[in-house]
Parts: sequence; C-alpha cells; structure tokens
Amino acid sequence: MKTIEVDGIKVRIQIWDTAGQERYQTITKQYYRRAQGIFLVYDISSERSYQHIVKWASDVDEYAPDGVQKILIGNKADEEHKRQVPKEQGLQLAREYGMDFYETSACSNLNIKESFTRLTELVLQAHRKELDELRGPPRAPTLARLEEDEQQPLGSEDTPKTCWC
Ligand SMILES: Nc1nc2c(ncn2[C@@H]2O[C@H](COP(=O)(O)OP(=O)(O)OP(=O)(O)O)[C@@H](O)[C@H]2O)c(=O)[nH]1
Repeated sequence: MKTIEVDGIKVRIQIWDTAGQERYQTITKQYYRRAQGIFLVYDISSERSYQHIVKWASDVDEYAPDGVQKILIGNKADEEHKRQVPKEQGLQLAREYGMDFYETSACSNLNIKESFTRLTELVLQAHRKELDELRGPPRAPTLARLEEDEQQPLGSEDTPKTCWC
C-alpha cells in the first residue's frame, strides 16, 4: 500500500508484484481481474524479457478489465553497459500499444515516482466521473469535514509522521 498525491488528491494505491515465472501463471492471471493499472516491465539488459512483453500484453488483454490503464517500463536503466534493448525499441513498442513509456531504475530510483504517479493519473482520469461524484459540489458541509479532519491525531492514516518512536 502506498499513498501518493496526484492533482491535489491523496490516492491510496495497492501494488501487486506478480511473479514472472511460467509456473505461477495460473495464480498471476487471477490478479489481473481487479487491476485498474498495469506496468508491463522488461529488463533493458535482456532482449528476451523484451520479447516476452508481447505475451504479457496478450494476457492482460485477455484477463484484465477493459478499461485497465497500461504503461510500458524498461527497467534496470542503470545497467547501460549491459543494454540489449535500445530505448527507441521500447518507445516503438509503447507507441504500437498506445502506452506511455518510461525507462526506470529501481537501483538508482530513476523515474520510479514519475511512472507510479503517471499510472495513477491515468487511472484517475479513466474514473473521472466517479471521482467528480466523490468530490461533490462545493458546499458548507465540506468545511465541517475539514474541521473534523484537522482534529485527527498525528500518525493517523494519511498524516505524515514526524517521529516514529
Ligand atoms: N541493476 C538493477 N538491478 C535490478 C533493478 N531492479 C531489480 N533488479 C535486480 O534484478 C533481480 C530480479 O528482481 P526482481 O524484483 O525479483 O524481479 P521480478 O521481475 O519481480 O522477478 P520475478 O519474481 O521472477 O517476477 C534482483 O536481483 C534485483 O536486485 C534495477 O533497476 N537495476
């Protein structure tokens, strides 16, 4: 679980890292059904992992809900010396699928926040109508709610902690 702020809205996202290995695929497919956003990730130092994206994308088409948002990721961008997949090749595939594309590095923290924020933005946009209903028209009760929120103790769900002891 992670809370991020997008467009002034605090969004709590639940992240599942599915197993890549073939033997877990029966389980993996179960997770697609409730997904709202999906990262398709390959390793820039492995042409083979890039080739697998076609299979992942077709599984997502088959098992994920229709409106699911997808982003293509080329991870391990810190391993430039081992690169087998040119950035242009990743971009090209993303264009074909109509997806955004990021090269990331979990090691150097490159584009991690950016890609999660973007995927969340896309999910929010896709659910804009429900979101507007949630926000509701601006009216007095909102003020009352704000006052209530201010009284929440430090360390409650979305309040950043200043001390963990
Ligand atoms: N250099 C580098 N190594 C990475 C990066 N991200 C992950 N790794 C390494 O790659 C290996 C595999 O990482 P995992 O997170 O297990 O990859 P995965 O795709 O979830 O693997 P599966 O569980 O088989 O699906 C580990 O040794 C990680 O430390 C990265 O951005 N850069």
